[in-house]
Amino acid sequence: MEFHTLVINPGSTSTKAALFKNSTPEWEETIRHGQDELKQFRRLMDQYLFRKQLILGLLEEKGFRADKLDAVCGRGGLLKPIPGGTYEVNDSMRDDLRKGYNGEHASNLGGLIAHDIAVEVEAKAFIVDPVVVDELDEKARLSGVPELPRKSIFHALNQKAVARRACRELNLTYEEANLIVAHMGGGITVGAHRGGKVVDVNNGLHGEGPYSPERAGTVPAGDLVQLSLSGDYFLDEVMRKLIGKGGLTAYLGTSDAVEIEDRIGKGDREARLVYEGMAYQVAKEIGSLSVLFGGTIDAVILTGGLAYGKEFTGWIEEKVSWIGKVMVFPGEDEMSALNEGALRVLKGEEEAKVYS
Ligand SMILES: Nc1ncnc2c1ncn2[C@@H]1O[C@H](COP(=O)(O)OP(=O)(O)OP(=O)(O)O)[C@@H](O)[C@H]1O
Ligand SMILES: CCCC(=O)O
Repeated sequence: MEFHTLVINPGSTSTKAALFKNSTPEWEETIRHGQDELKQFRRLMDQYLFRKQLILGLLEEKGFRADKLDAVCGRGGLLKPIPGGTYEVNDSMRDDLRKGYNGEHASNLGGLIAHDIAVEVEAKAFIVDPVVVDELDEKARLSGVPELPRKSIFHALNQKAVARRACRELNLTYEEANLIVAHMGGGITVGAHRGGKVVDVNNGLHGEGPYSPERAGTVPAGDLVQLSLSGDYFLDEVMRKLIGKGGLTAYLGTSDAVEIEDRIGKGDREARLVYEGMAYQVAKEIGSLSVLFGGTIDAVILTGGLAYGKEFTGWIEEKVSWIGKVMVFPGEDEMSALNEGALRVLKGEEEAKVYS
């Protein structure tokens, strides 16, 4: 049986689309958006038609008739907290994506566009492992301030995809493996995967964990409160210090790790200190999660764009290799992870979950 799935992944600076026949990509395209191009839209939802037209344009350019699609699968957004898996897009999900239940994120557009393309050709519409996948252990939710519970917002799609890939190499099922996965991209999230669930992870979007190319991570809380109430900053300016203009960007003026490596190569000591500091924080996060497994860790996995940096992953490996086997999967494989999620349901291997 042949299944055609259109995969849609709207990101903050790009729109990615791919067409799969079963597990094989027929084509995959990334359309990059300059800052000025998206500036014309005041709110994220205002980009909806623009992004949908780009994807329909790609289908036309490739000469593929939409009525041959079996499914359209979008990257899901800031919904209510839900367990991992493949979800059929329904009305309740569309309402929450439209209003941004947990905030604005480009991936809120994924499920909406998937639904609208699918409905016209009577195909199925899905999302897979959105950033709000929440499988936290109850103890992991406690922050010390009852009004501020810890939240699970992380790179669930890529973390789970690389975890499954590592399990295939290790000859284990995902459900029986003990893994720590560090996704290191524009944001950094480090998750403890136990029994097929991510039982603890830093909230990568709202200021927790290691600093990253463009985010601050955990900062001294009291000092942050004082800075916020000093009267010197508006709320959105403080938020920008945490997300967008934090981390490498704040210290070195760029989020581009390749440029930073180049500066280090030319003897820039400050760049080295800050870049090594980021590796130190990732290693510390991995170390803190290692205690959850009582000494039986099958692998520590390093992934995301930063994992292309050999010296960077080397610094982390030096500090964590005593914990377990370190596996490095540079980049991310979100498009095929979305396709595989849809395919498992189309083939009847898994039932689609219902969002409510
Ligand atoms: N060859 C490379 N060597 C070192 N760093 C690299 C390399 N290629 C990309 N990077 C760095 O990886 C980071 C971006 O990673 P990635 O593309 O995974 O992020 P993103 O998709 O924009 O964000 P996120 O993964 O948080 O959703 C940037 O700092 C970039 O400079
Ligand atoms: C942490 C959630 C995914 C992202 O970084 O955008």
